[in-house]
Amino acid sequence: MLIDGKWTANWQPVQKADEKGRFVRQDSSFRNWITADGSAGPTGTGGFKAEAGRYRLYVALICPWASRTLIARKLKGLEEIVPVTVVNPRLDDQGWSFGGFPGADADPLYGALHLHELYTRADPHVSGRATVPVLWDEKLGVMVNNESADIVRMFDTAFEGIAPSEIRLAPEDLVAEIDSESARIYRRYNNGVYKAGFASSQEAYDEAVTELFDEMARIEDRLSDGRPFYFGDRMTETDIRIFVTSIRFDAAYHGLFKCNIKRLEDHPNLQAHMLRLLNTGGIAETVDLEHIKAGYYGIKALNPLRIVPAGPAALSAEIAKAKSAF
Ligand SMILES: N[C@@H](CCC(=O)N[C@@H](CS)C(=O)NCC(=O)O)C(=O)O
Repeated sequence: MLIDGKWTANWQPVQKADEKGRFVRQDSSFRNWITADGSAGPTGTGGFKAEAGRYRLYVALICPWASRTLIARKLKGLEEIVPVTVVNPRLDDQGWSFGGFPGADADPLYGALHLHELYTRADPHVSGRATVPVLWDEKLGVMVNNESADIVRMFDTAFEGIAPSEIRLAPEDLVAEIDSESARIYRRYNNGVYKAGFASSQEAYDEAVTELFDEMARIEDRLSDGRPFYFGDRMTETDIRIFVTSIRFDAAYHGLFKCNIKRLEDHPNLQAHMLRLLNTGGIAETVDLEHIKAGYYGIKALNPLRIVPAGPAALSAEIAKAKSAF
């Protein structure tokens, strides 16, 4: 991680733990918003007007948080407007790096070797982890935002004047409910798998895995009335939030993170929901199972020899099918 702008050697892939060994994820530190007219958004400062080609999104395809920004970019038709750079899937001793792994890119802006160089370029005294996603302003050479929830929201609204879209990921009439559901789903599902995987005590693991499977049972039950999406007929942010964890579940969390009470496949409604999104609007193109598996099984603290498992074959086949159908 970075301390006062310097990369420190005592880097650990596992973020903070509390006194009981529970995994604690760091809060994001750059919170400016791109808006249609450049006015300030809900947090941070103004000056970031929506313009085609001005902003670049840095992502890791292993990362569920980065993936949801990629999905929002895709569904909102922003591929030509916000270019993307993909880092290598494995975190090494200097964090995320550029280029080398199939499907990963070199840094096109500064030839950086590691993502942390962008953080220190943005703020020479920055402290904290150099996380993805990063939304970068190429015109001013600054980091706009590194919080995926904000990025998804600004992609939903800021570019409507430039690239009008049919879909609204957080419609006005649902936004309050989306926010309260998101907080719960983040805590118990998206971050729940990490709390199980990175627990550093049996007690913390037991607590996390129980909460996780309770939450999966709850979502499974909610979808049991046949609704296609979490809130009914409309696909929203909440569905994307669920999808990014579901698509990784049997490939990474079930094995590596010890989330093995059941598989996703054993939840028919959650599985159908995952496949529905996989086959919607080109979402499959944002999914790369090789990056996901190399990234998770490359976490040395959990898998020192970094051996990547072969399966699950059925999931690979579904992803390939969805990609070729689009
Ligand atoms: N709050 C952030 C969390 C992002 C995050 O934790 N990303 C992880 C990958 S999934 C990361 O970059 N970790 C690098 C590290 O911890 O050094 C968001 O949602 O955007």
